[in-house]
This record gives sequence, structure tokens and C-alpha cells, in this order.
Amino acid sequence: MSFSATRILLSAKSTSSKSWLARQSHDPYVKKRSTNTLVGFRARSAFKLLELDEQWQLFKPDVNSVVDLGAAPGGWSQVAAMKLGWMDEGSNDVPEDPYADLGLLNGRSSGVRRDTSGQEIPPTTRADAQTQSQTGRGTIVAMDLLDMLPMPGVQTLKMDFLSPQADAAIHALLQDDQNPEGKADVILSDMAANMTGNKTADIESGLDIVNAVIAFARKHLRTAESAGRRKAGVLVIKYFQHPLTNRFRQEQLKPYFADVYNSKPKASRGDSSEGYWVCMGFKGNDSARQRDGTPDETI
Ligand SMILES: C[S@@+](CC[C@H](N)C(=O)[O-])C[C@H]1O[C@@H](n2cnc3c(N)ncnc32)[C@H](O)[C@@H]1O
Repeated sequence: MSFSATRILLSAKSTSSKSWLARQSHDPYVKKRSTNTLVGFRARSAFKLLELDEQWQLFKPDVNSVVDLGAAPGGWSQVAAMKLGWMDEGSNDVPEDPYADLGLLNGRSSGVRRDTSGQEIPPTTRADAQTQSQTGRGTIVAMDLLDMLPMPGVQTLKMDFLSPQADAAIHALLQDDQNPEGKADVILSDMAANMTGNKTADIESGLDIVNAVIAFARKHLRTAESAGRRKAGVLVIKYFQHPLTNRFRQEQLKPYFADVYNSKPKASRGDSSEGYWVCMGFKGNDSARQRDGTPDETI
């Protein structure tokens, strides 16, 4: 009896993966992503962040520190690197032999880094800016559970953002002479919980991630006051629509930000319940205590 792994794999393809393939082949953003003459983005999700930036100018000239949570494969980090001048629009940052380069770049990094408690921070990679035509500004940190290929201007950290080491590692990477507080001007989160198919459980784990990202932002985001600009201190966060969404936004986000906008970028698939909150003007952690309880009607 002949054995064909390929045939077994193909015949085992579920209806959902067939419809996924069909959808991919018709998706204009998938085509755009893979057309190097346009921009060699690693993920179609890059177009969502580009749209959000076009609408709200997330990366103003005074933005010098960006943290991208759940960054792999790196589409959003590419957008941040472009906006901070580390990469040309239209450049393809993936080297021909990325894995060979990964070793080389790791070898070139500045040695062992330690957080304030003396713990070693896992090796980070930042592709050499000199390989690109421009030199960018500031620091971009991309964190993910998964490996990520190096990228000009971006320090990648393979880490669970919920782990006890994450706070100290981020702070140590952001802090320098220009940024003594070690705060981020912009925090991005495109993370989602793994779907189980159980609606209630999925809603709860989605909310857990959003809650954890907000807690992270409250520790690491620069306030509008310290940046000297009303809309500075920006958090972009993915959520999935459900009956509690609005209440959640009112109770967990509005007390801390001057403005909280809701967005469904065109590049986000219409059949997905995902949306993004663009939160601008971080007021700091005391703001909730100072609140008089009157609902804010900004939106
Ligand atoms: C939708 S993808 C992000 C795509 C990315 N914005 C891009 O443009 O390439 C979500 C990512 O979140 C990561 N992730 C999920 N939970 C995480 C956690 N607790 N800590 C770090 N990364 C996490 C996943 O590994 C996955 O790579």
C-alpha cells in the first residue's frame, strides 16, 4: 500500500481551512503584504496599524519609545520602525538567510543586560541600522512568546508579558539618558487569547488579556502631563466585541485617558468581531481616584 503524507494532509484539510485559503487568495491586504514593491510587511495586520495611525497620528515626532506586545511575526513593529525612521517605506527587512543573520545579530548585541534586580534579560536582537539607508530615533521593544526575526531599530524580547520578569525587562530596555523614567510613549497590543470555541470562556479570556494589558500600560506608559502634550501617552489595544465591551471601556479605560476611540479598520476582516481601542492622553494612576463619578461623554 502506498503512503502519501501530502495526500493525507490535503484530504484531512477541514472545510474551515479550505475557506481560510479561499479567503486569503481573495484578500487584497494579503496580496498587498506579499508584494515587495509595495511594502514587504510580515503580516497583513500592519495595514490595520497604518490606518489607525493615519486617523490618529499615533507616532508624532515627540514619540521616542514604543512597546509592541504580542508582536510576532512583526507587522506592527515594522510600522513603528518605519514611523520612527529606522526603515524606509517600501523596504523589505527580512534578510535572505534570516536564521544565519539572527545568530550574527545576536552576537553583535551589547552583551548581557540586567534589570534593576540584577536578573539577566534574555538576549534581544536589533538589526544593524547601518544596513538601512536611515538612522531612526528612540527605542522600540517587541515582546512575544514566539521567536521573531530581527528588524532594524527593534529590540525583540521572547517573553510572556504576564511573567514576573516582563516589567523589569521592559523598564531596563526603555531607560536611558534620553528616557530616565524608562516610560513608553506608545504601547501597542494586538494580542488575542487562544479561542476554545466555548463562547463564555473565550469572552472571559479575551477580557483577561485586555485587563492585563491595561495594568501593564498603567505601569509603563508616559503620562500626557510628563510629555507636555494633551494626547500623549497612547495605548492601542485589540478587543473582541461582546455585550460587556462598552461597560468595560467606560470603567477600565475612560478614567485613565483623555480620549478613548473605538475603531474597526478597513483592513480588519468584516466577519471578525475584533475592534481596537485607541486611548490617548494617559492621565496617570491617580486619575481614577480623582474622578467624580460623572460619566465622560467624549465618545
Ligand atoms: C495576532 S498576533 C500579532 C500580530 C502582530 N501585531 C503583527 O503585526 O505581526 C498575536 C501575538 O500575540 C502573542 N501573544 C499572545 N499572548 C502573549 C503573551 N502572554 N505574551 C506575549 N505574547 C503573546 C502571540 O504569540 C502572537 O504572536
